[in-house]
Amino acid sequence: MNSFTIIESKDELVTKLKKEIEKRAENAIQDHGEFRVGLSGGSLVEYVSDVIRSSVIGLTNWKIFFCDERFVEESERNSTYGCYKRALLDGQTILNEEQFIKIDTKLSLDDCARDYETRILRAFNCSDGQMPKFDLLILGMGPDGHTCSLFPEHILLEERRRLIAAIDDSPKPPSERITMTLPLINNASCCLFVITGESKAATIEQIIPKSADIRYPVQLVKPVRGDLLWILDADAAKFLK
Ligand SMILES: O=C1O[C@H](COP(=O)(O)O)[C@@H](O)[C@H](O)[C@H]1O
Repeated sequence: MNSFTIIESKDELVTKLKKEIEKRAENAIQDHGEFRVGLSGGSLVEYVSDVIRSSVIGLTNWKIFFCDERFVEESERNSTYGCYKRALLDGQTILNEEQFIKIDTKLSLDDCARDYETRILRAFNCSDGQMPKFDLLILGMGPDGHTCSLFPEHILLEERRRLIAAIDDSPKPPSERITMTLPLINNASCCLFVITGESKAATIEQIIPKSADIRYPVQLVKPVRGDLLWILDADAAKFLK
């Protein structure tokens, strides 16, 4: 299923996002006992945190991963885990730290990527060669069309073997990051883009409706056996007819 929604206000966005997350969480918990969700950073942290704080379904059965992460200490402003931690842990919700599968920044960048891949495989109880299938990946997009830490014209867009990779030349600071790669992303049951703000409007105009011309990493997100959903706010959608 592919779907596309334009919303008018932040409240409407949080309501729509909550509905979608709860539907996926309920189905996943019924099917395999837990909800495995990948979160992105940047502007999404606020919306996703609002949803989680609003007594969302089945929270004790969630396992939370990161679609990408900045290679910085969690106390730093730029750390995606750090942002969610400050918004959701320490008694603010019933979530606990063990539910987050996060990177280890004490390792070198490359070891950290390998270690994160191993942590994910372990969390999914994957046997040799088995690919984890996320119930939901919540993805953002930068004005340059990047998603996760997959940037335009970057060699990582061609990665076919690794599920998680390190990047040390991110054009958007910080330069060192860890990211899911396209094979892992496209194996998810659902990829949900949440895109807000005027700075994204020109890129959105070029990719929706579906364009044959592939210029942006977001266009390479095509779940093989899963759904692709888009939630845009009116600013991001302002050039769409
Ligand atoms: O650097 C990143 O950017 C993208 C987009 O962020 P936004 O603030 O423009 O919404 C984000 O999805 C990604 O997780 C993050 O690391």
